[in-house]
Amino acid sequence: MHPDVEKVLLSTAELKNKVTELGQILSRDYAGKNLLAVGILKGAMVFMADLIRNISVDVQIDFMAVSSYGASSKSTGVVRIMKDLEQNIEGRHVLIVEDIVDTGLTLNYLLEILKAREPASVRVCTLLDKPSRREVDVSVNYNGFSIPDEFVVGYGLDYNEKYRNLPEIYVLKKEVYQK
Ligand SMILES: O=P(O)(O)OC[C@H]1O[C@H](OP(=O)(O)OP(=O)(O)O)[C@H](O)[C@@H]1O
Ligand code: HPA
Ligand SMILES: [Mg+2]
Repeated sequence: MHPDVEKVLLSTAELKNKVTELGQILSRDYAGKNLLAVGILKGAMVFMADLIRNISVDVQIDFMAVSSYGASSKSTGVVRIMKDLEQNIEGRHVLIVEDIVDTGLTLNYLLEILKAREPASVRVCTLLDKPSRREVDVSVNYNGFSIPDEFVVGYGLDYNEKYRNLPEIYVLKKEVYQK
């Protein structure tokens, strides 16, 4: 285990099983529909890569990047589009793919701007949810795991751009971010 992590929260086996299950549910729910999965960079890229390989219906992918946290584990509430979609989503069935919903600020903003573009539907699939930290009420349609209020890294999730490459999801040691 990496020396900066305290413990494994979700193992590779648990992640794999959940991603398989989510893929099956999405394949059923989007049967006969033209699905566009929108991964939110950078955290969601590992989850997105695994998730789409478990979706058996036709799915196109695109990505957005928004900045909300910067180099801190606390939200500033400031969300800015750094990279937008490459296509018009009017009439499309859009699925936002996130690694984690924490305060909900990022997702709330994304939902607002994507809904304004008049897609046929917009839903949200997140691997992790930290409901105790919510600051705005956002609806999550598909959730992998509800987790306690601890800072987690790995499987795409970072602290200061580190640890995204770790294969499982871990609780980061407090001394790493409380200085
Ligand atoms: O619910 P919130 O409090 O808004 O937090 C969740 C968001 O924060 C993280 O992204 P971050 O801004 O760290 O970018 P990253 O994906 O590049 O790490 C995470 O990937 C979500 O997008
Ligand atoms: O626990 C977390 N880990 C990584 N990124 C995050 N963004 C919001 N919460 C988290
Ligand atoms: Mg981050």
